Amino acid sequence: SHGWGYGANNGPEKWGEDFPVANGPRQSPINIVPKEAQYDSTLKSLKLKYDPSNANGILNNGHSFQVDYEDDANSSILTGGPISGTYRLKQFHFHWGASNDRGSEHTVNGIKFPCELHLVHWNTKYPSFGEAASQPDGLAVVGVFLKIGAANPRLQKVLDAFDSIMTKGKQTVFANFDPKTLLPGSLDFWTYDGSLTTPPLLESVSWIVLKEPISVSPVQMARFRGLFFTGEGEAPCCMVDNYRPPQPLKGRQVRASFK
Ligand SMILES: NS(=O)(=O)c1c(F)cccc1F
Ligand SMILES: [Zn+2]
Repeated sequence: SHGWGYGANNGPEKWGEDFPVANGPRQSPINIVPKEAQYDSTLKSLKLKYDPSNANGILNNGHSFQVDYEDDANSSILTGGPISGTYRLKQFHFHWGASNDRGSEHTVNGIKFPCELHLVHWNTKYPSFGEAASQPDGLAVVGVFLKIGAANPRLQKVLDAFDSIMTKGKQTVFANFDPKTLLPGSLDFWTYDGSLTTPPLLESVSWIVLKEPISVSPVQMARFRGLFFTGEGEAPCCMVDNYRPPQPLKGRQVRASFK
């Protein structure tokens, strides 16, 4: 049977057939309307403490590519912001478009960015990522928009690994990388209760979307689009447009950490 993906026959409009939560009350992503976000002075500042040596490998999983982190200790963690307790970094990955006019999952006033970075963390009150992913307060994902501009030197090491992970299932060592270097200068954020943006679409994510984007050049974006959804030896299908469009807000509140 064909698994989920981003094509006409297995894409976001079809996910509800296998994953009915796709039409649930707290689905992600959403369109963020800054003027409708409520400033919340009780939100703490985001605290991200990452140990570069926790970086393990980089993998093409057939939907995106992800950099996986060692998560058997509290050495790469997220605290503060809207969350209570300590959340461990599990992986980061990206979503992007076939052209620079689309690719992000969250949008701001209906504006799509060409790419969006997700740093996925799980609540250490649960024994594992898998356990946490099924809990309403199990995950916290930091989303960062990428906008077209000057080449971003911080992305270079990630881009340089692409030749080793061109097709689905390929992975390679990826050591000594601090994802903090991918963050913008300001940690101002919007936050709301949501879900995974890929199947199984579990409604377990506290979303923390940074207001300030980081830059990516057209040449760098073209390199993302050189990856393949498909495995070696299959008819090649470029890894592009691997984003879910915004979902209904269904009465949820979006809070802002800034005025
Ligand atoms: N896109 S997302 O950040 O919601 C996400 C996760 F959090 C976890 C696994 C896959 C995935 F895609
Ligand atoms: Zn994601």
